[in-house]
This record gives sequence, C-alpha cells and structure tokens, in this order.
Amino acid sequence: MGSETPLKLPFIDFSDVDQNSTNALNWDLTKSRVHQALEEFGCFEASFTDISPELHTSIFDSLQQLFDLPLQTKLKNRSQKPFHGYVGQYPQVPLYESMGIEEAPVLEKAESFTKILWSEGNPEFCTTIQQFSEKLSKLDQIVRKMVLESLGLDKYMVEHMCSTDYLLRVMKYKGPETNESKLGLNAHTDKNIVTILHQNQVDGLEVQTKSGDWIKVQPSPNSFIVMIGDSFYAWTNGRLHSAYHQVMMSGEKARYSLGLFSIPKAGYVIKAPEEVVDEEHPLLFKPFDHVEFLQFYYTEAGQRAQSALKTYCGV
Ligand SMILES: O=C(O)CCC(=O)C(=O)O
Ligand SMILES: [Fe+2]
Repeated sequence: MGSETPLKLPFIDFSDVDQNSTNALNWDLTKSRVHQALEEFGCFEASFTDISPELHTSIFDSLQQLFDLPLQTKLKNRSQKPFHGYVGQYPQVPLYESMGIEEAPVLEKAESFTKILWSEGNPEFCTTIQQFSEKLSKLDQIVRKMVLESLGLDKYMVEHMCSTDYLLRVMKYKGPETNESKLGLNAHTDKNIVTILHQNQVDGLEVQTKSGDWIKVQPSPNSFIVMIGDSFYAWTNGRLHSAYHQVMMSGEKARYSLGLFSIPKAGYVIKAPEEVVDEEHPLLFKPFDHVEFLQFYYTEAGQRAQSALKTYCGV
C-alpha cells in the first residue's frame, strides 16, 4: 500500500536542440523521445532554457498585474472567436479566469492588446508578453518539425508550419481556501495543434493516461508542458494521442498559468496525408475546418459529446 511510484510524464531536455542544429545525433535522439512521448501520453515535460529566470519572473509579475485590473477593464478584451477574449465569472468553474492575446509573438499585436487594457500603454508588460511568446513559439516549431520528420511527412513541412496562428492564453485560478480539491478547469482535450503550458509554482494540472489514470503534473520552474491537440491528432490520423486534462485546485495560493496555442487558420482544411493512412490505419476523420469544428464544440451537442471530434467528423 502506498509504495507505488507516482505516475510521471516523460521529461525531455531541449537545452541543446535548435532547428538548425548541427548536432544531428542529439536532434534525432530528442526526436525519437518526442515521438514516443506523444504517441503514448500525448504530452511531455520539456526543459527549455531559452526562457531566462528573469523572463520567468517578469511574466508572472505581468500576469498578476493583468488579473489585478478591474473586471470592467478586463472585459474590454473581446473576441468573435470562442475562448479568445476574456473568460471568467463562470458558475461551473468559479476559480477560473483567462484572457487571450492573439498573435502575441508579433510586437504590433502585443502592443494593440496592451493598449486595450492600458490606454496610456505599458511597454514592460508588452515586451514581456511578446518576448515570452516568441521564444516559446520556437519550441512549438521544433516539436512540430520533429513530429513531421518522425512520421516521414517532411514534404508537408512548409504547408503545415504556415497553416497556423498563435494565441497566448493567460490564466488565473483562485485558491479555493480549503484543502479539499476543487475543480479549476473541466476535463477536456485541446482542439488545436500544439499547446505549451507554463505555470507559477502552484500545481494543479492533471493529465489522463490512456488507461484512465490521472497524473498530477509537477513541473519545475523552468519546464513547460507540451501537449497535442485534437487537430494534430486528426492530421496524423491518430498516430499521436490527444490527452484529457483538467485543473484541480486546493489551498490558498492563486495559480497563474500560460498556454501558447498553435491553431489552424480559418479556411485551412485539416486532412490526414495519404502517407499516414493505410489498411492498418484507416482514415479516422473526414477533412474539416478547425474554426467550424470549434463552433460545433461550443454548441450543446458539442459539449455533450464524449468526443466532439468523433461526433463532428468521425468516419
Ligand atoms: O492552466 C493549465 O495548466 C491548463 C490550461 C488548459 O488546459 C487550457 O487552457 O486548455
Ligand atoms: Fe487544455
């Protein structure tokens, strides 16, 4: 009793890996670990030293400053697209608040977001958000490049890389002020291509394994959780896993987290390449547009479905 080792996500070190790597051996080794982790768990913990400890500190100072703004100000962050603007005050998830910053790695976009909330500007906030997103987008690109290479899909590299936009979503979960575990964010699979999560030192993220166990994720301050979304799962014809995950909170401290989401552009049709479809791996999903799928996901039927993706476009 109690002697079982707690389940852990695979840990992969990216400190010596870059896209134009001259160290081919290191690239190939890391690539095979990435492939294995994404096949089995749909996610892994990444050590990525491009985000300095100073940037780590300023990003969480910035988040606190942002969520400390009056509700009326935060509500100014609106978007036509679901979950892109301010989200909060939901009775189902009372601890949760989030805001979306579209194309945060692009300086002008980070500036226009900043201007919405601080009419007089806030250069420090803007630079921090932009630099963090830009650096993290490099990790997103490395992982996607490794996935395509490991599946022998190199010829789709340019098309694939150009078919997405970035959204940085910043989140705050209030501490529930009890030691009982309370729901911070419902169990879900992400709907995009790749998500990279980072948190302050308050844990809460849980990821479900294929056999149904929940892993309590305990990342170190300089690590990131890299996770596959349903669109990448569909595009690879199920070769990668897209994991259910949720946030559970306890105690007094607030949890701040950020997710950099690579999201298929509206109008781009997600269709598994013929190389990943064969007798052993029959086509799982009909081609679909991510934005239309997202719209379905937020309907009553989409929310009720066990798998919104299967209900929407399963073969
Ligand atoms: O806060 C987290 O760590 C997870 C957030 C999440 O799963 C999401 O925004 O999709
Ligand atoms: Fe998620």
